[in-house]
Amino acid sequence: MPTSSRSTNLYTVEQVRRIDQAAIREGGLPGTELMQRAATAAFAALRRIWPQARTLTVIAGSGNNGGDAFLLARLAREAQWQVQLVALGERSGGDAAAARDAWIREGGRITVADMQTRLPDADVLVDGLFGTGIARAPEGVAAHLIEAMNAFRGGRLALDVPSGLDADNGTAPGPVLRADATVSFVGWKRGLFTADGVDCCGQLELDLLGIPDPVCAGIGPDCELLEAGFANVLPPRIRNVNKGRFGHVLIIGGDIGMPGSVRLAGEAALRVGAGLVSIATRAQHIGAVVGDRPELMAMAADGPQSTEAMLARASVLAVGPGLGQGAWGHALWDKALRAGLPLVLDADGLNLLARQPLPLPATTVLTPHPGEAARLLGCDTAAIQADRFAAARALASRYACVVVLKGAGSLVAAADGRIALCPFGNPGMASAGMGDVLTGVVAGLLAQGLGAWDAACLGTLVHARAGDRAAGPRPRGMIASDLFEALRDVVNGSPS
Ligand SMILES: NC(=O)C1=CN([C@@H]2O[C@H](COP(=O)(O)OP(=O)(O)OC[C@H]3O[C@@H](n4cnc5c(N)ncnc54)[C@H](O)[C@@H]3O)[C@@H](O)[C@H]2O)[C@@H](O)CC1
Ligand SMILES: [K+]
Repeated sequence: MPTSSRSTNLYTVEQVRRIDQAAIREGGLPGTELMQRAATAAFAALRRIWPQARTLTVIAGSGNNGGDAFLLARLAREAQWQVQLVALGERSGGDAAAARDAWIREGGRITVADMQTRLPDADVLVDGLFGTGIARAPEGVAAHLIEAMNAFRGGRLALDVPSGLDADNGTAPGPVLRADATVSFVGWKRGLFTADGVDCCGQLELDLLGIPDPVCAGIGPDCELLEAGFANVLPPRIRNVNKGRFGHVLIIGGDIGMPGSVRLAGEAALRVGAGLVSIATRAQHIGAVVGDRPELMAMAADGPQSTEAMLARASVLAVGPGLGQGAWGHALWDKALRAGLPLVLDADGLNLLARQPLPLPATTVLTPHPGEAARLLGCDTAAIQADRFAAARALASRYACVVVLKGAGSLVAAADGRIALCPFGNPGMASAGMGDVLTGVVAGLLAQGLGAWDAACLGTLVHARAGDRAAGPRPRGMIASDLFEALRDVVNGSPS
């Protein structure tokens, strides 16, 4: 589903380094020229974002990220801005040394930071402490500087990467800058878009530094961004159709006390265009499921025969919402997995798979949150979050299916190593039933004929975009049902 372009490519830090080196070696662009371009791009972005600003506090580390900062400081001084520069350490290495020397040669002053350093007030602060070269959690003076930057009262612009963030995985093992804006260079680093990365970058801009596409050929990308435009990939409907054309989703779950989960998944499947949706649940839940949504069908899953009759009518299964892990849930789960129909597996459907790894149908999408992913991989949640990309790939490969690893910056991974990242969604979606809605959305798209990869990518995107629409500026207190109208808008490509 994603289409490759440099603005939607996500790279590992290693891949960006290889592009830098190729630009220097084959592209005829010396490192100093790249640094100058980075500083120029960042200063232009700064002026665009803070048009009234005239005073600057610049923080420079000892690597090339600091080099970018020294050159930006020069540009600002040349433009008659008042600039104060605070550096970590007495020296800079490589190309950054020349940038530091040029700053000093032209009369620029440097305050070398210590544990007592207080950052001078200014309209905007520029963070050039650490970029992609951060090697460990910041401690001592470096940690003190990051905390001081976070307490700074003006705007905060990060160069390339907010200092303290691991740009590969989006993790922050120590203090990390919370920027208002980040201008990234050469290519998007994948960690800016997932885990802690999504809270640290603020407004994101990318500058390719004029490195031509052929220089990047054959280097990555590692991953692709799902774009808003992908929401329009479902073909427009012809008029001469009937509901049978759009599939029959069977949602299986809703053990005692949990009728809401299947009700939510069922309506979500209808709202993205599934032709028919049935719910197999506990007999006592039927009234609750169809009570205010009579378009759903609901049947008691109370024995092997009734289950088989329901499976025979379905074209896609969604198994797991509220299923429980008791004998009732396990028997249904076992029958459903052996039916071989296109399948979405979520919640207790995943927990049962972790206990008993049955082979999965050829078209299967797993939708774990990090806790479920940890159970499926036999590790802990922290290990999943430490490298979400590796975890998503490992799951897709181990279970030979497509995986949606949920959480900020949801990832979609296929068994061949392909991976896509969804940059949409909001913290209002961290609430009960949102996962059930995603399950229903993906099942509803499978029912309309999309393959596992396309349904997982489009489903993740549509779910997140609907969440953003429904939340508007009020994410707190949003509930899963609030997404239904928005799902219908997004899946029809209605402008927001
Ligand atoms: N030619 C290039 O390679 C280009 C590099 N660019 C910039 O260069 C950056 C990468 O530069 P570098 O690889 O020099 O790395 P950084 O500048 O990100 O940081 C590396 C420096 O910080 C030190 N360091 C790492 N972790 C530390 C910690 N926890 N505590 C204290 N010190 C620590 C290292 O010893 C090294 O001196 C990019 O993010 C980008 O901003 C841009 O100028 C574009 C061109
Ligand atoms: K930085």
